[in-house]
Amino acid sequence: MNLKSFVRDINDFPKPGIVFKDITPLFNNAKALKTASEELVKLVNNHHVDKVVGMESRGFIFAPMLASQLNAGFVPVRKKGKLPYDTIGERYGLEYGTDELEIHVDAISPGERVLVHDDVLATGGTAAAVQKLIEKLGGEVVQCNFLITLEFLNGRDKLEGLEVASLMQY
Ligand SMILES: O=P(O)(O)OC[C@H]1O[C@H](OP(=O)(O)OP(=O)(O)O)[C@H](O)[C@@H]1O
Ligand SMILES: Nc1ncnc2[nH]cnc12
Repeated sequence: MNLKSFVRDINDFPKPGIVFKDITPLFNNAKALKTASEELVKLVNNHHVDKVVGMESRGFIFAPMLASQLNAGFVPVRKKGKLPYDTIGERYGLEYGTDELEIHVDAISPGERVLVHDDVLATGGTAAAVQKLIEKLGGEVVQCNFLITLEFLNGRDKLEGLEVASLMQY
């Protein structure tokens, strides 16, 4: 199945000059949704995973499914001010702005093996910030797992030494 046929380009969203990869057609199609879910699980290979971290908000769509399939827990990383318990935070820049992400202080225990999942790797700012949060809590990132990597934005350079896997590359 050609999953790329379910991704559409939206010009000048959310800001002029950005070509936004809209993945809602992939979610909308039952077969594409199932195929993408199965293929994302296969990408993880033989890694043992204790926790799957998903980033708000599009990372939340597949991360809990991955966690369930891998017999791991799910950890939400959210934008500043949204998590109710004690948090640590990290400011970061992304393709079209800056923001701050937070994680609960007790979400990951030292030594836990963590899979990071998000829909898109663009400049890598978001994923690098999440790596920092996980490592501050003593976790080890075993793979950064994406639906899409925008290779021309060189996001992999910000994730040096980490395994990066994706279903679709542009
Ligand atoms: O590699 P980067 O340049 O950091 O960009 C990638 C991030 O940008 C998007 O999130 P966004 O902050 O737009 O949030 P959303 O998921 O709530 O739309 C996307 O879902 C990734 O998290
Ligand atoms: N071009 C893009 N399309 C979709 N999500 C993104 N996140 C950052 N850049 C993006």
